[in-house]
Order: sequence, then C-alpha cells, then structure tokens
Amino acid sequence: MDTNYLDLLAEKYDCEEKVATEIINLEAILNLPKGTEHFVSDLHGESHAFQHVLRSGSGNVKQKIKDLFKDEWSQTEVNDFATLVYYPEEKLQLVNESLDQEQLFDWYASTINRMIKLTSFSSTKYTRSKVRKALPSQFVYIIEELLYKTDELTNKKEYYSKIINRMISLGQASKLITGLAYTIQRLVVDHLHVVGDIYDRGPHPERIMDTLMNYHSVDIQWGNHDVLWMGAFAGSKVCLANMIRICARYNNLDIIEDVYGINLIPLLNLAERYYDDNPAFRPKMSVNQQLSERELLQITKIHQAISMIQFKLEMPIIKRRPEFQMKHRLLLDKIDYDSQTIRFKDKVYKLTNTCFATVISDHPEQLLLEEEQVIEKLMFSIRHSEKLARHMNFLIGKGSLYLKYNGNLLIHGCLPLNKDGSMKHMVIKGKDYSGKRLLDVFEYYLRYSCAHRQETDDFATDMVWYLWTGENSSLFGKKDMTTFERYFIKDKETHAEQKNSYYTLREKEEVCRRMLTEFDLDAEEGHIINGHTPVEEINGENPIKANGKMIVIDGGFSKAYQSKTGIAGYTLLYNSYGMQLVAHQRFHSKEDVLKNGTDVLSVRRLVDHDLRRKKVLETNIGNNILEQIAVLNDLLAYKYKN
Ligand SMILES: O=P(O)(O)OC[C@H]1O[C@](O)(COP(=O)(O)O)[C@@H](O)[C@@H]1O
Ligand SMILES: [Mn+2]
Repeated sequence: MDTNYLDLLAEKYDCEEKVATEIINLEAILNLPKGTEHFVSDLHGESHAFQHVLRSGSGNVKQKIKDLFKDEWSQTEVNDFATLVYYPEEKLQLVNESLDQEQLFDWYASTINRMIKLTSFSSTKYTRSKVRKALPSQFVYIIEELLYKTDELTNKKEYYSKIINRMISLGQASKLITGLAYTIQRLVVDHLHVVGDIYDRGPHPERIMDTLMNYHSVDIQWGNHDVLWMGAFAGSKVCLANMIRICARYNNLDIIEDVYGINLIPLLNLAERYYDDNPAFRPKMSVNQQLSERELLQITKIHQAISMIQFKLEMPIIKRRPEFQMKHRLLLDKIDYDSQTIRFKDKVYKLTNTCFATVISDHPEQLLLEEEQVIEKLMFSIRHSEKLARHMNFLIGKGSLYLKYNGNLLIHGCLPLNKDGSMKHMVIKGKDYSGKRLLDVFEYYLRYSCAHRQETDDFATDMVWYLWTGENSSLFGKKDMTTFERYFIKDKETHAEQKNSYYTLREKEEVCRRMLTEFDLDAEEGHIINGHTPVEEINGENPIKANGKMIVIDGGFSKAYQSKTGIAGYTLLYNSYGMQLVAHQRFHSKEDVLKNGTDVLSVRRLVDHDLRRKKVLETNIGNNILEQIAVLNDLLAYKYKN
C-alpha cells in the first residue's frame, strides 16, 4: 500500500481508537441484511405513475404497514395510513379540513405514534447512522428520542408523551408527520435502478429527472430514447431532429419549448411556409388532451418539417460511415418524385401523404438554406439550455449502457445475437467487436461525444445516432427503424421492424447463462434484467423467462402501449429474501388514491426465493466495504502497531 495514501488517511483517523471503531462499524454493516433494490423501466415521461410506484415502493410501504398492524387494523385503516405515507401533504390537508381542533390534536398524537412505530419497523435493516441521514434534519434529535425509547414503562413514559404533545401545541405536528412519511418512503427502498427510457411519448420526463436527481440512491441504464436526447445534447443534428419529431408526434412540444426553453419559432416559420394539413402527421393524443384546430394544424406542419429534415440528415451519415452498413436506408434518392413512388426492396410502392416540398429531387439530402438555419438555431438553443444540461449531465453521470450489480446484469435492450446464439460482431474503425466489448466501445463513443459537444459530425457523434437506430445497437435491437415507411407507405408489411434473434433466444436458459458468463457474472446466481420491449401479458407472454434467468420489466408505463400489454407497468423488488415481480394496474390519479384510499392494485410474483437471508457482505456494497476494511487494517499496522 502506498504510504502517502496512508499518511493522508491518518489525518482523518488520527488515533488508533478511531481506526478500530471504523473497522468494527464496517464489519457490523457486512452482517446486516441486504437492502431492498427497486427496478423500474420504460417510464416514458409518465411522471404521475412513476411517483406513485416510487412513493409506495411498489407495494412495499403497504406490506410493512400490514406486517406491523395486521392484528389491529381493518383494510380501510391500512389504506388510509398508506395514503398518508405516500402523499403526506395532500392527505394532511384533507384531514385538517374534516376534523375540529380537539379531534385534530388527538389524530396528530396517535398518527405521530404510528409513524414512529412504522419508521422504527422499516429501519431494522440499517445502522443508526444511516437512519439518521434519512430523518428530516430539523427533527433528528426529537425523532431519535422517540425511536430509541428507553425505560418507557417506568420513568420516562410521561417524558415521551410530553414531547409529542409539545410538538403538536407548537404547531409542528404536520411537518413532523410529513418528514416521517418521506423517511419511511426512503427506508423501504435502499436503491433504485432505472433500466432505461425515461424520455419520449409521455408528458413529463423532466419531472422524473428532477425526482431522480433528489433520490437518495439511484443508477440508470440508458434506453434508446434517453440516448436520443443525449445525442441531441452531444451535438448530433439528426438526433435533435428525431427528438423534436417524436415530441411533435405525441403532442409534447411544450417539453421542448417551455421546459427546456428551446426556441421553436424558426421551425414553426419554416413549417408554415412549406407544409399543410396531412393526416399522417397529426399528433397522437391521449383522451384528456385537447387542441384547437389551429394548434393541431401547427403541430402537424412542424411534425412534417422536422421529419423531412431528419430524413435528409440521415443520408450523409449513412454515406460517410460504411461500417454502419445502412446503405439500404438511403430512401429519399429511391423516390420518383413525379409519380410519387419509391423503389424499395425490389418493389415499387405508391407513396401517400407525402410532403416533399423542400426536397431537391436531384440532391435529396440537401437541406434548403432555411432548413439549415433552423437546425443551427435549434442546436444553439440546445447548447444554451441550462436545464437540459443539468438533466443530461445527471444522465451521463449516473448512467451506463449496462450495469453489473449484485450478480445481475441490467440492460435496457439486448446483447445483439446471431440466429445460432453466437454474439453478433461489428467492425468499428477496422477492429472487430462483439458481446461485452462491443457494448464497452459503444459506451466509450457515447461518453466521448458528450464530452466534446462542439464536434457535430465526428465519428463519436454519428455513433450516438447509430445507437438509436443501428442494427447492432444493444439499445435498438431491431434490424431497421421503419419511420419513413410508416409515414408514407400504406402496405403494413413494410412497417414491420424485425427484432434481433436475442428476443427469441432469451427464452432459453442456456443462452442467458452464456450471456451472464460473457459479462463475468455467475450464471448460477445471476439474472438478466431487461426493459425496452413491452411484455404482451394480454396475449399470455410471461415476463419471467428462461427458468427465471431473464426478467423483462417493460410492462407499459407508457399509456400509448397499455393496450398492447394489458397492464400498466412492471417493477421488480430484490430484498434479502429474493426477487419479486410486481405487475401494476392502471394508475388513474393521485386524487383518486387520496379520495378513495384505494391503491393501484398490484400483483406480486415470486421470481426467486432464497432460504437463507442475503447479507450486505454478499453485495457490491459489501465488496467495497471489504476493500475499505483492508485499507484500514493496513493503516492500523503502518501507523499504530509498530
Ligand atoms: O410508436 P411510435 O411512436 O411510432 O414509435 C415506434 C418506434 O419506437 C421504437 O419502437 C423504439 O421505441 P421503444 O424503445 O419504446 O420500443 C422504434 O423501434 C419504432 O420505430
Ligand atoms: Mn426502449
């Protein structure tokens, strides 16, 4: 061990007793049960449903309430109390309005007692110091007194009730209850994994990002939609065009304009000039969204303008990057603009709903000067959006393309495979990559591009677009993205997006074991956790595959996909006893939960059950602690024992 390092450490641990105390502390933590991990994926901007899943710990809060009070309480009382823990501010408001002063004081007293009991019950897996960090800081001293009661039956009984009564009479009760509710939420889940796709389709990805940024412990495995936004942030014009196209398609342009402050006026002016109404480009809307005729027309025009810019921008990239092998995706030059047909896969198709007013038929990839200016201005806005930078930097910092965590492999899309189950290869800059190494090189370019945002047409930036749409991308996992066909060709056959063999082969245990081994994980113990493809439970598809080795948790948080899945999202919980998959029913609204006390019905399914409780020692954190202990032992020997 480097003695300079030990000398530095000795400044913090400046006597033998301090080192010994820390070693004992860390060793004790190793023997605590492993904390609960919570996995979510494919949130797609659905911030309300996500908030509910997070606040309820996918049913964990209610489970704790039931375990603790099951003999004393009715189901209604359980529901009522759970609602208070999920949404303390709103629930307190309702209680306040329904009780008189005296009733309210009684209610506060009993509720504080119950909250303290539940906090204590939820904190049994943690050290006191960790619990302290989870407590509302302004009340730490008082809550600790109440949590770690001594001598309650004899000398101190009155003392404890005095504390609570004074808190109430001093007008602090609701703040204390609110603080404890958030503490409980935090204690029931130790760590959150977001297995990709925070962005696109739904209305509030930014609220999800803000929530994640304030969350106590989280990591993110990027999804293809997240990477699209990162690509725009990193300077990719084609990613930027795609991102705006999707927002227009789902009537979410206010995310771009109001939330991230990107000026859409130049794009609107272009759109007004060249485009008209077009049924293929009207935005998809949920039932509660409403637009005036004028707004609808405006979005339809913007949608066309940005789509055409996107199609044009794809062409030079395909041409300058032969290793992407995407020549067959050069489409604008296969169009006969007089007859409005396209020669495509040896067939000629009639094009419908076309909007080619800005296309120069001999040079279809060429942007008009106005289009060029629009994209430049959009890029300028993106570069200067402080909020976008904050969110993207967080995504980059907390995220990765895949993650090995406590023996499991977390990955949004797939590991690209050939039909025979072997890993798909890709040659990048003359070198051959496959499997884990391919993903590592993808991640390298993505990070490079984000770190060099001023470079817009370099290899790394083009690679980010490839991750969104390329055949070998572990995030896309399909052969071609048929956006053009779905807008302009009627024949549905051309719309199909052929999935990588991974999606059939992942049903096989032996294939999953091989993939775990590829990532140096123990195939016996590990699982692969995927998002990305909505599990069609409605058609009998099982999210738990390959004898439990593969778990797919895209259950359709995205409203647009719920008719496909039949449910409203899966989440996964992994506590010290094993893994449980939770299937959520549709979340209507917070108001609904508050009014009716009814939670979203969620059904739990066992994935794995360990007879022996897993300890921190057997986790990633356990490994880190072991390393810290080794260093402290070195310090002890070097500084204090010779
Ligand atoms: O349903 P939409 O909005 O047309 O999007 C379809 C596109 O989204 C994708 O499915 C990718 O999004 P997902 O990661 O959510 O599957 C593409 O393969 C497809 O072209
Ligand atoms: Mn996805």
